[in-house]
Amino acid sequence: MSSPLYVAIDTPDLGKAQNLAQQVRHHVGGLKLGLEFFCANGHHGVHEMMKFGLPIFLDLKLHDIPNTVAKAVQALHMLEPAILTVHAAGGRAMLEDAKAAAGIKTKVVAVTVLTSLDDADLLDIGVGGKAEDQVRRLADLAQNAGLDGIVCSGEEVAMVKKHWPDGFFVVPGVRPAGGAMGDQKRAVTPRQALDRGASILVVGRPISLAENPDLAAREIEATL
Ligand SMILES: O=C(O)c1cc(=O)[nH]c(=O)n1[C@@H]1O[C@H](COP(=O)(O)O)[C@@H](O)[C@H]1O
Repeated sequence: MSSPLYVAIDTPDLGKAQNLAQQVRHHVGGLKLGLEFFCANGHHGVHEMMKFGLPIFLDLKLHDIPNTVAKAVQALHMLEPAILTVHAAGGRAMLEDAKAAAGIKTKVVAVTVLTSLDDADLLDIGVGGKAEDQVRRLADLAQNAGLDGIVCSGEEVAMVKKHWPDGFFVVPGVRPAGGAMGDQKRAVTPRQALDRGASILVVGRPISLAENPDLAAREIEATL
């Protein structure tokens, strides 16, 4: 079985991205490429990263009107990413159209509440109540829209999985015990995230900023 650990390759520099992937390729289950990478390197960069033979998670967090998102998803068809993100807050029609526009090889997952936000941040953007209530609401929306799964923190994944047993759950904001939180606010350890029902874990800086990224990935893998 392939590792549930996906490494977030957050850099605009293709050479650095290739170097990181080369170091960790035997200890991760996939490569997550995000906005930083895609804005700088586009389709060409993704094709280069596909050469490592690992599944590609294209994390573009699309969020616009349904027509625009559907056309953007269509424009990504040739890349056939294993996983693609959209924002659940785009609403039901946007989610349905994104799913319909994706190729059958791509799991479309909806970002619920970013792991960098806590209850106070949600209040600032007009969402009262707790992060977990908002995650539950958006998870229901994504499920009803026919998506494959959601992105949420390890604090909510068990609760969501109870209502969506066959959902695909991406958990970022994962930190080894005692690791630096950075801008993450709702973080759990890799082991906790898996025990609570994560399908895959996304880990960036704890690996990419480590003196020895390969060792860092192996140490995380050993806890799983
Ligand atoms: O969709 C994501 O992957 C994502 C959603 C979320 O709520 N929080 C979150 O941190 N992420 C991504 O997960 C990665 C986390 O990176 P680190 O905090 O460095 O481990 C980054 O690439 C984020 O873009």
